[in-house]
Amino acid sequence: MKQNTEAWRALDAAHHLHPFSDTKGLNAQGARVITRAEGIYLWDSEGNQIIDGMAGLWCVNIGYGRKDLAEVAKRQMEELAYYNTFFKTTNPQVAELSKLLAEVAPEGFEHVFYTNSGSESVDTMIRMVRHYWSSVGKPEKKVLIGRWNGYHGSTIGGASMGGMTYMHEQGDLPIPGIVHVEQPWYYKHGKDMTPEEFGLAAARWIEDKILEVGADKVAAFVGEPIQGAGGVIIPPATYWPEVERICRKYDILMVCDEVICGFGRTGQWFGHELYGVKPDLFTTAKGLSSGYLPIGAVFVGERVAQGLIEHGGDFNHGFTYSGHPVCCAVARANVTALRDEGIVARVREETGPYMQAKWRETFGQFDHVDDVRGVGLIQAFTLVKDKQKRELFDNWGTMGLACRDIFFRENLIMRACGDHIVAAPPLVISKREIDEMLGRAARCVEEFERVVVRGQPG
Ligand SMILES: Cc1ncc(COP(=O)(O)O)c(CNc2cccc(C(=O)O)c2)c1O
Repeated sequence: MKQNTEAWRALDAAHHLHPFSDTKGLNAQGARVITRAEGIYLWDSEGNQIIDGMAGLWCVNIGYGRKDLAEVAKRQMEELAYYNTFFKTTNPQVAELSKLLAEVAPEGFEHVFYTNSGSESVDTMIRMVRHYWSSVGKPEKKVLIGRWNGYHGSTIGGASMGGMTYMHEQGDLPIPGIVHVEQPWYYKHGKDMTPEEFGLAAARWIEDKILEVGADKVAAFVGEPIQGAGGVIIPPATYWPEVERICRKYDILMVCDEVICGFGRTGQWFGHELYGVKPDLFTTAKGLSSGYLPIGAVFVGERVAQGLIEHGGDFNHGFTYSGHPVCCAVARANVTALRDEGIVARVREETGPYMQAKWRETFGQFDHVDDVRGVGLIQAFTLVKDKQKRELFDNWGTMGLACRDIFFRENLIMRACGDHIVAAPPLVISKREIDEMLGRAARCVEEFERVVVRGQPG
């Protein structure tokens, strides 16, 4: 099926509605046709080699082109392409994957529930948490607390749990019983507090909300260890331990959404481990299979698992593909490789520290870049109007997109989340590739400042 760019673009424009896209605007310029990938690189239908600084959508942790994962999928598909896990059946792959996940999870997480995506993991968590409280005799504990600018997916539940107001406006969200508090964005809200003081203050916004709603009505607090799609908002070290203390004080379940932070992104297996806290449940997807096949999983801690097993009866929830044998086989091979090839350990001990040092050295030098930050292989900086005054640009997001478009033209993928510029490359990136990526990015930011900010000739 040899086609060319124009032919594919025409078919795409005629028949494909893209996610999170203004299809009319996209069709006017034409989509970029990505045809193959290897390691950290993509190639498009014009033969351009592209550095994928975003690992797809924060998900291709193992890197592209792993023939071993393709082989696992092929063999499993030939043996058992599908069977469900409803009605008293299981399959060897989902059983073996569940054991493996219990091994890589922190102590106390022996049970997982399978989904097809991060959004479905979040929806599953919402229903599971409410069913848990009902099962243990507290059905009135239904309200879930999230954060403004948190991202938890695009389903009705996930988009409601998230705090992206531009998503709430489409579909009359959030659904009842989901409320939000301000995010722990020190650069904007820290004022004259130290990071440590701000972390405590931001956690106490949750306590204020609990008291406003009534602790006897609150089921859980839900948050990403580090907010990803919100622009890599890294809370001060004091934030999560204080959140945990508050949740325990009022008997509120604490849920971490690890869809981005999970499976080695921060150098820990799971992002909450950075902060030394223990959630009651955590949601995952993305790095679970490195995006090779769609699969998500909710890790359920002892307290909720035992509550559901002992008192929950039938949990009337699940998906046709929950525990899909081919998706589970690939996830197993992926997680085994992340562990046995030492990929997570190398992020923690070698490439993560290297990236963080180079990232700060590269972007700290620019006049309109501030709050240069990151941990492991998730990092960001914020485009600012005036660094000294810590003043952001007007029309939040306009400068971010202008800068992102320069990266894209120069065959480098990095994300603009508002005026935050973020990167999350495959975890297999080498030090040489980090140098290549940051060298290209620095030239783009230099052009952004010269042409877009100062209006000098290109
Ligand atoms: C923390 C978190 N929770 C849930 C989801 C939803 O996962 P699914 O997409 O698999 O349903 C996500 C997804 N995060 C996500 C998805 C798509 C794009 C971007 C971006 O930053 O542009 C981020 C996420 O980051």
